[in-house]
Amino acid sequence: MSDFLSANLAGRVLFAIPKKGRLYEKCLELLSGADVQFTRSHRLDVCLVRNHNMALVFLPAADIPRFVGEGNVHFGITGQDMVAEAAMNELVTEVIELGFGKCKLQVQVPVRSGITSVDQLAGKKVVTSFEVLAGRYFGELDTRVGAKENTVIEYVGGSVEAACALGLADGIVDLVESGETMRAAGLTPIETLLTSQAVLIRSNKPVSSTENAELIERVSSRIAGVIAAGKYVLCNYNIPRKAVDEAVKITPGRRAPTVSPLDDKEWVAVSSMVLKAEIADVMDRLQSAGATDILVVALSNCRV
Ligand SMILES: Nc1ncnc2c1ncn2[C@@H]1O[C@H](COP(=O)(O)OP(=O)(O)OP(=O)(O)O)[C@@H](O)[C@H]1O
Ligand SMILES: O=P(O)(O)OC[C@H]1O[C@H](OP(=O)(O)OP(=O)(O)O)[C@H](O)[C@@H]1O
Ligand SMILES: [Mg+2]
Repeated sequence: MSDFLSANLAGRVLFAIPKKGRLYEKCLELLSGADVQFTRSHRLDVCLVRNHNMALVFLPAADIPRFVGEGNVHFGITGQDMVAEAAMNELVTEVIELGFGKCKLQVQVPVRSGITSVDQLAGKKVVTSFEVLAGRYFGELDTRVGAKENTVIEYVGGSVEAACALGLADGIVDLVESGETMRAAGLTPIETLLTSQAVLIRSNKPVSSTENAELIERVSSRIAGVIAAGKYVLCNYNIPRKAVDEAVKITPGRRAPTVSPLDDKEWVAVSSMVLKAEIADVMDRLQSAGATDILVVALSNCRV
């Protein structure tokens, strides 16, 4: 690290971001939505934030839970799977589920192996990048089925799905999202160890100054706002006053909908936040209830 950087890091809040891979682009979007301004110099994994007393530390997603848990950085973004694999659940607090990087950690076997239950893998060989979680899972399984020999867990850093085809393993434990990689390798899932998504985590170690604790809070709540803005839309409509009670049940909002009078005494205008995933159904129901001029507005940011 340059002398300039190390001299300027002192006293700053440190925020860990995955340096590449699946979560990277989404993290940059979040930082931009939270107005965390920085310029990442080529190949440099630490950079100062221009508009806050903060620095970003770009790290492998797998290392972030330990850095946060041990208090080397104050907070960070990584996968729930990484927190569990690093056995850091007790040392970090999950602040926000971020809704991306969704996947499952599954035990997979070759379709042609005829294996249908994990019990059949006891005493055999399993290849994975999740040696802690897989080790714990198969350790318990070996005990439960009284396996003569322990299941062998072997670590590989990536391309785990190739292991069975190469004759290196009887089964694997790896992440599945669309299932495309698994199917292409002729594998099928027989058990799910956990489901995961990206999360904002913070260290359970105390923060040295009130200013820094406040900054962590502020940036976290900005990120929560960006995430909420992606989940919700604003739904505005007009409805006859006599039907407003029914309409309000359809769009209860987060706290309560805003109901405003219109020039026409028989009618009111309603404005309410609605989950994006439910908006089509909500619009159908509002229309049946007599609502007109139903407008749905995307949110670019919000604070909830
Ligand atoms: N296919 C996927 N779909 C959704 N989320 C995923 C997927 N693969 C991984 N993730 C999530 O992203 C996190 C980081 O995985 P990623 O693959 O980006 O890291 P990596 O394997 O260290 O990097 P790379 O694959 O570039 O070598 C995982 O811990 C998991 O939470
Ligand atoms: O179900 P899918 O949508 O196919 O995604 C699953 C794949 O994604 C991840 O691999 P990645 O691309 O990160 O490569 P890696 O194995 O080198 O980490 C994961 O390890 C699986 O291989
Ligand atoms: Mg990967």
